[in-house]
This record gives sequence, C-alpha cells and structure tokens, in this order.
Amino acid sequence: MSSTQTRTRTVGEHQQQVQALLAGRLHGHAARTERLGLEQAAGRVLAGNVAAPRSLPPFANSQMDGYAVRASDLAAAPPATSQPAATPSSTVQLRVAAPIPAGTAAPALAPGTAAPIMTGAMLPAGADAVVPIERAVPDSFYPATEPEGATVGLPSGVPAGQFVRSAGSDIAEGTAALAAGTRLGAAQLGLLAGLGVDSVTVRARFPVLLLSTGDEVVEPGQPLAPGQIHDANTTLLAVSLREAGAEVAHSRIAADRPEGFLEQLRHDLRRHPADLVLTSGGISKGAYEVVRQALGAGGVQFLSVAMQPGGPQGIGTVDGIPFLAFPGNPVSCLVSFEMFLRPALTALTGLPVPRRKVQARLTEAAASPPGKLQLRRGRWKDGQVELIGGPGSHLIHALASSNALVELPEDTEHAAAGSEVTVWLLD
Ligand SMILES: Nc1nc2c(c(=O)[nH]1)N[C@H]1C(S)=C(S)[C@@H](COP(=O)(O)OP(=O)(O)OC[C@H]3O[C@@H](n4cnc5c(N)ncnc54)[C@H](O)[C@@H]3O)O[C@H]1N2
Ligand code: MOO
Repeated sequence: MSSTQTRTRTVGEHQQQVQALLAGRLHGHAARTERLGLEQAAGRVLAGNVAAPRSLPPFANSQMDGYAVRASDLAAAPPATSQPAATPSSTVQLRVAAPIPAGTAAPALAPGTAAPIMTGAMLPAGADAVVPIERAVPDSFYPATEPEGATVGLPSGVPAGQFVRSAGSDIAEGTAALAAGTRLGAAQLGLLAGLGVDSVTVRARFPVLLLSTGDEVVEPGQPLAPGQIHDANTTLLAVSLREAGAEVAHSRIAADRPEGFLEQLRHDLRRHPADLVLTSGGISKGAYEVVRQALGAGGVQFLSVAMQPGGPQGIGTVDGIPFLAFPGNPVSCLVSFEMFLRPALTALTGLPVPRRKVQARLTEAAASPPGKLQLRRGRWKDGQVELIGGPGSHLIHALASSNALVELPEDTEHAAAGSEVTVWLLD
C-alpha cells in the first residue's frame, strides 16, 4: 500500500484503536510507583489501599466552646453545691472546674463540676456531654483568675454525647481510608495529613516522547524569521499529558526532513525511554510531511478520521513503542487529545478525569461538514452555548477564550439557533 493513500475511520473506531494500542503498554504501568510528599501527590493516583494508622478524631473532644459535664449531673434536681434561690427549676448549678484549652490533657472531671472547654479540646475522663457557652448562666467564661468556688447555671436534661465528637467517629484505626486507584485531590490529601501520614505511594508518571515537527516551528522566546511561527503544540500537549499522569521524558522540534527522522527518534528513545511517542504536524497531504514520509512505510498507519478538526491522524508503533501522530494545527492537537488520548488514558490509568458532558442550546445557527463529527469551541453558561471563533483549527485564541467543545454530529449539516447540542466542559 502506498503511504499516501488515506483510509477513513469513524471517531469511535479510532478511539478503540488508540485504547487498544496503549493498553498493552500501560497495563504494566500500574505496578510502577513512587513515594511523594502530600502536596507533590496532588492530582496523582493512589497506588495501593491506605488504612487509617490511627482513629479520627483520635480522642473524644468538644464540638463547642462551653462546659464539659457529666450528663447525669444535669439529669435530676440541683446538687447540693448549687444556689437554689432565684434559679429556674430547669437550671442546675455546678461548680466551675479548671478550664481545658485545646491541646492539653485535662484531669478527670469530678462529679458535680463543669469544666470550661474549648472546641477541639479533649474531653476529661468522666465527662460525657458539652453545654455550649450560650446556654450557660453566665453566658461567657469566667476570667482565668476566677474566684474560688464560682458556679455556673446549666440547663437540665442534657443527653449524654451532646456536642461530643467521639474517638473514631470519622474513621476508626485500621479501617480503609482510601482505596487504590483514588485520584488524590485536596480532600483526600487533607485526610492523609489529618491521619498523620506525610507521604504517599502513587502510580509513577508514564514517560512520553513529544515531538513538534515543522521547519517553520520555533521555540517560544526565540526570534522568528519570516514565515516562522512559535511552537504552541509542545506546551499544549505537555500540559494535557501531565494532567493525564504522564511526564514528558523529552521534547524537541523536529525538522521537515524525513531522512534521519527515524534514526533521531530511535536515538531519543534510547536516551529517554518512553511508553508513548506523540508527534504533531507533518501528516497530511503536503509535499513535506515529515512524519508520514518517514514512518508511513513502517509500523505507522496514516488515516483520516471523520472528524473536524483533527481529521488527519497517525497510529502505530515504533520498535514496539506506541506511536500517535496528531495534526499540526493547535486546535486539532487539543481536540485529538480530548477525543482519543484522554478517554484511553482515563480507562487505563484513571487519569485524567473524564470531561463532563451536558446538553445545551446553541445561541446561533451553525453549519457542519456532512459525514464528520465537528467539534466547535464555545462558551457555555446557564444551559446555553455561544460559539467562539469559526471552525478553523488554527484559532487558538478562540480556543483559549472558550470553556467548552460543542459537538455537531456526523448527520448534522445545519444546526438551528436554539437547537440542543452536546457540550464538553473544559473547565
Ligand atoms: N490538501 C490538503 N491539505 C490539508 C489537508 C487535506 O486533507 N488536504 N488537511 C488539512 C488539515 S484538516 C489539517 S489539520 C492539516 C494537518 O496538517 P499536518 O498535520 O501535516 O500539519 P502541518 O502541515 O505540519 O501544520 C498544520 C498547521 O499547523 C501549524 N503548526 C504545526 N506545528 C505547530 C506547532 N507546534 N505550533 C503551532 N502551530 C503549528 C503549521 O504551521 C500549519 O499552519 O493539514 C491541512 N491541509
Ligand atoms: O481537521 Mo484539521 O485537523 O483541523 O482542520
């Protein structure tokens, strides 16, 4: 077969091909792990189950600023130490014990006494309930130099356990805190920190060799000669890959010369072993399609997917390593990542999280090429989506001004204003 022939595939077929290509390589990936500090582990996937090394809360403590009491002292008639005179029958007078600030271990609470206790402070032995300061008389704490024998009026009928956070009521020591495969966000990492854990074993990032191609493509920060442009794709794809639990083992801009392309690629792979090679550009019908010309006769197939942007695609292996070629236009790269790599990687590694898809109404009419799934860029708000920029796949500013991809299906050539479309939320 000539490498210039182009087969057409549906989006679904290509999605399956990409997932199958990566499956063999990334199944073993879950076994590779690394130990990281908690903040470094943000966004990563937990490698193994984590059991709670201690209970949370670790000790019974107060949920309120107030008085720690024995509920039984507030159950019945006022004890002998109270001052019966003008207090209502529902109030019990208790002698005030030494206050308990958070972070200290208090002595046991003597019967007939109430200890000022602060939120989070350890309940003294013997105490089993807390009365908030607002319900006490007086309703503010005595100064630290309280008079000997001071008393406080507290409501009777306080149930045992009131405003007490019992030991282990959040999680008990030895029980499952987080399961293997959990994506570690703020809450999960906060839990580990709260459990006293300071590092965690996560799945290793899988290495990717990333090549942008084109004689016109120049690194950002470098001056441009006439006809040259800055490389948007390396950054765009590196960021997408990082979110997917990958790391760019090496990236480089490759010239439009098929001679030596494969040799240089092999050299890169020897120095920077990778689980995936991802290229952008050089795969359509031009006279200088470096990737297609260099690899089309080997293990890489170049084809057309019924999608716009992102129609031209390459898929295969180089020396057994999965290889994907995305088209050069930046919007095509992003759409290709979202359509093919994101779902494949999510299925295989748990990262990145799938895009949320919602139904929304178009604020304007839109045309779409027949037989192709078109993904337009849009701004979604309150169930409506406004298209941003035209269908051109070079419109990276319009992409950056959008928060959604808008699906116009294969069988849609004209979508009327107000018609319902599927929208992928990018935020
Ligand atoms: N006769 C035809 N021409 C084209 C077809 C076609 O079917 N027949 N397909 C078009 C479509 S669709 C796309 S998409 C592009 C894909 O082309 P390539 O993958 O070969 O990419 P290049 O030609 O190398 O570049 C396309 C475009 O993107 C710019 N580019 C490339 N790399 C970068 C980068 N790293 N950062 C920013 N911009 C980049 C490049 O300068 C071109 O403007 O082909 C159409 N043509
Ligand atoms: O299909 Mo090309 O990938 O943008 O316009």
